[in-house]
Amino acid sequence: MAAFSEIAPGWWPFSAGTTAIVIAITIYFIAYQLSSRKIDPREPPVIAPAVPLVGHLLGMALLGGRYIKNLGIRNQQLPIFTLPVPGSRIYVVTDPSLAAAVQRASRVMSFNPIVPEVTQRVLGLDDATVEITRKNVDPGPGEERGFLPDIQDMVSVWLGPGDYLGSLSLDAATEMRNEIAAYASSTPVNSSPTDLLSWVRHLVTLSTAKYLYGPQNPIALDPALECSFWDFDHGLGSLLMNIFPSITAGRAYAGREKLSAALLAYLEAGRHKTSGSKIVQKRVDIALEHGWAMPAIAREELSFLFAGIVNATTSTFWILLHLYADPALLATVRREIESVLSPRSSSDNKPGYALRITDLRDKCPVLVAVYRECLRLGSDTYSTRVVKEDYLLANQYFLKKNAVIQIAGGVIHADQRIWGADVFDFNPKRFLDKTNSNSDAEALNPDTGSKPRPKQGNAFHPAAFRAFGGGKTLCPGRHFAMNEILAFVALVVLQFDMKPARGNKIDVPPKNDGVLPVHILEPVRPVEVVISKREDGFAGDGLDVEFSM
Ligand code: HEM
Repeated sequence: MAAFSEIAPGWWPFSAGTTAIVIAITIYFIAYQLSSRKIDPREPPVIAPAVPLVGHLLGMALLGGRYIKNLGIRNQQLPIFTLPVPGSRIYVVTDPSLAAAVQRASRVMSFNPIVPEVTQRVLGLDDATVEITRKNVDPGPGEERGFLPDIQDMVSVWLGPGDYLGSLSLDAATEMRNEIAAYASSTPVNSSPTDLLSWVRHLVTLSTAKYLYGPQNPIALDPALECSFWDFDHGLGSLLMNIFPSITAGRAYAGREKLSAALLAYLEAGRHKTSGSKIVQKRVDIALEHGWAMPAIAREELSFLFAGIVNATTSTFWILLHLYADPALLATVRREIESVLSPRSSSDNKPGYALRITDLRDKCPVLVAVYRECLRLGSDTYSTRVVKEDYLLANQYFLKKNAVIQIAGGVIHADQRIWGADVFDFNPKRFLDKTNSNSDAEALNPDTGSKPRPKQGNAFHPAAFRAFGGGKTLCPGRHFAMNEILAFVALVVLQFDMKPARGNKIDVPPKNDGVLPVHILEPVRPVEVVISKREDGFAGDGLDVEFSM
């Protein structure tokens, strides 16, 4: 300041301190104006960051997915808005019709150009593999196809409706039945408090690893890898930042490296060929055809294991939690499931049952409504794409080449205009057709008055339910996920009771939306319950259910 006073001319009336403040305010004002400027008059309304230039990036780094979600909720009158970031823009879409328009324009807005960079950071892929991944990511008809479109198309077709979906769903349900039976036979009645999410995690992780990679999968051979897997999952955001990941994302990095090494040993021993699922075998073949080396394929398989486990785990957790927190709802869902369970004669005279997984989907409307409501409430997912050329979205909004566009699932799922005034409450009835019943209990009860029916037709805009993303990046595992999750929930609610570990009501905490929403969000605090075998009906050392489709 002294130096400034010396050079200040005699006519300047202000002190050095005042002058510095005036300069700072002027710079802030100019930077703020620059930040709020539109590149083109038709660009979506700009929301300037409170800290010019870098404010939005800081907000995202500090508040995770909650930052953009809160901006979207505060500005819900804007169907799309622009967040200026250094050197680029992020366009945020909060309206289902515009989301559908983005999804339709897949030629100009695509996720694939970002995939090589993202997977390199998250999976630790080497440069040579990333070069392969960059090739022909979005081929037009008749053009040469790269690794990404080949593997995406295969996974979509194989997990789409058809024989393979049926057989993989049966494998998954059978593995889940076996894992749950193993738990039931090892658990004393009135056992100690259990963290519900950890319990579901354990069962889903073991069974998914088995139905995808066979009995000799890495986690079955080394159970400590289960913990490595969840370390990897919980540090994904830090791995994505990629700032000295071995230090800043230490546990996730270590977990990833241990799992990749174990998957490499699995592949090199050829265990995928002898006992892995057909879809895993096909994935490995496609990667080999495109010139991938085995260590990179092992890392890529970690991403498939991840896709298979994480969303199924957290959504199953929320479904069980909401059911056990509401005894009347639980009773209704149990009745629905029991109505599609048929007795089966078994050779050893033990009572056995047959269960068609499709009956859970088609004949248990309240169970399905609970499933969908838990996905809506738990999912703040963003569908992200890069704008490949200057484009006028819906003939109205100018989007700049190389900008990023995100469909904000968390904002759309929190929109009262779509879901009603109780948008933040758990209300599965919103996924059921209105009945002529008077009370909530009646509306959800198949034994009273008119039966609950799944909502028909276009009750909500098709792009408003965002848990599985949409358009070209719509989750290819969605049919399979529904089959396995409903089967898992059916097995649990038929066999077990759950009581709160403390107090007399099971607590349903809010979701933790302060992280990068890469999957259905976890609760802000653990939920402890006491799990016991049901005293009526279906208890025993493992329910003997044979599944069919
Ligand atoms: C309730 C369970 C699930 C939910 C909520 C879910 C949700 C999602 C979402 C939001 C995406 C990204 C969509 C986008 O970017 O727009 C996705 C991608 C994906 N999901 Fe799922 N998923 C579930 C279960 C599964 C399962 C069980 C599998 C496989 C066994 C699976 C396989 C995949 C794959 C392979 C992708 C990447 C697709 C690509 O890159 O083209 N998902 N999922």
